[in-house]
Amino acid sequence: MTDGLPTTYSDPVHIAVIGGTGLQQLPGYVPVAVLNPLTPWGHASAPIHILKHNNTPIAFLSRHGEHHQFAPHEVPNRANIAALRSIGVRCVIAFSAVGSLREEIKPRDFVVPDQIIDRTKGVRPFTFFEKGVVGHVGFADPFDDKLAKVVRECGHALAGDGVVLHDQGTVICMEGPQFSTRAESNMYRAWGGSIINMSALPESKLAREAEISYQMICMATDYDCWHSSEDVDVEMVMANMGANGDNAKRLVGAVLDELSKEGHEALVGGKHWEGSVAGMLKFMTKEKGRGEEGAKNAEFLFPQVWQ
Ligand SMILES: CSC[C@H]1O[C@H](OP(=O)(O)O)[C@H](O)[C@@H]1O
Ligand SMILES: Nc1ncnc2[nH]cnc12
Repeated sequence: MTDGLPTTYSDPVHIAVIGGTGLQQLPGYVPVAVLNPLTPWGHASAPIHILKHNNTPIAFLSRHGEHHQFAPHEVPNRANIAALRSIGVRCVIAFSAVGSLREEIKPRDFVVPDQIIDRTKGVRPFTFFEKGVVGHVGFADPFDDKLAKVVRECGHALAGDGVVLHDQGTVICMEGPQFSTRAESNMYRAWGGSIINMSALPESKLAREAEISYQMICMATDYDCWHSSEDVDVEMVMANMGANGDNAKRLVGAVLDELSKEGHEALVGGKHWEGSVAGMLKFMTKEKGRGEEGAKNAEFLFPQVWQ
């Protein structure tokens, strides 16, 4: 037992929310269990809280840990995604605090991005497939369009509550943990970047490798440094996140409301990704060349993969 709650949950949990900076919990939900599965990549960044929403179980995971102790490059992304998959998750709504690279994306606005530019530096483990198991997944559209549609509709329905939501955007995922220089910030604008964070990658790549439907919801917490002579700082990010936290929770709540309705079972069950990766793994590396450790790791994600 953790906090007096059961540490097992017998039913599969299909939907998860990954909370980012300023969204370390989802208050107002009834927790029914706390899970901490061990994966081949270690434990997730925090115990996974199972919450009940309209009778649908939802998993909540705090990306930077319960106390925000993991820097962006230290987040155990493989353990996070593998742990979620192991409890049944096939659909992830990932929340992120971002800097704005566009005048029209104002601090406290929400963005449902549709593209990513990778500016991480290769220091984060970025794939499940290695050690004698080779796998290549398509990543042309890094987010899930079907899930994005639901998020966009929910966001627009909250316009009366002061939720401003931009339907598209390219997120620049930088390494950090330091913020950008002004030259970099201007370069990202010239590249067509809309917003910037430090966590879209490899989280979204790993979700794709794990056949999980994944959409990030971003909230602008600042104009990145291209905008003024002022520097971005953490106080600014946290202040805007705090001030607009209610809207963030309202938006997440509306998305969960919608996803837990009848008619979305195939989407939240990730049916449109099912078999896409496991099938490819099986024929990619021939059995003779398959590494024992890599094969066992892949089996953790896809238990029947080699049968
Ligand atoms: C505290 S500012 C930088 C930090 O905020 C964002 O976190 P998250 O994406 O988890 O909400 C950004 O990606 C950086 O990690
Ligand atoms: N300006 C910024 N750059 C990178 N990550 C951020 N997260 C929030 N604001 C950010």
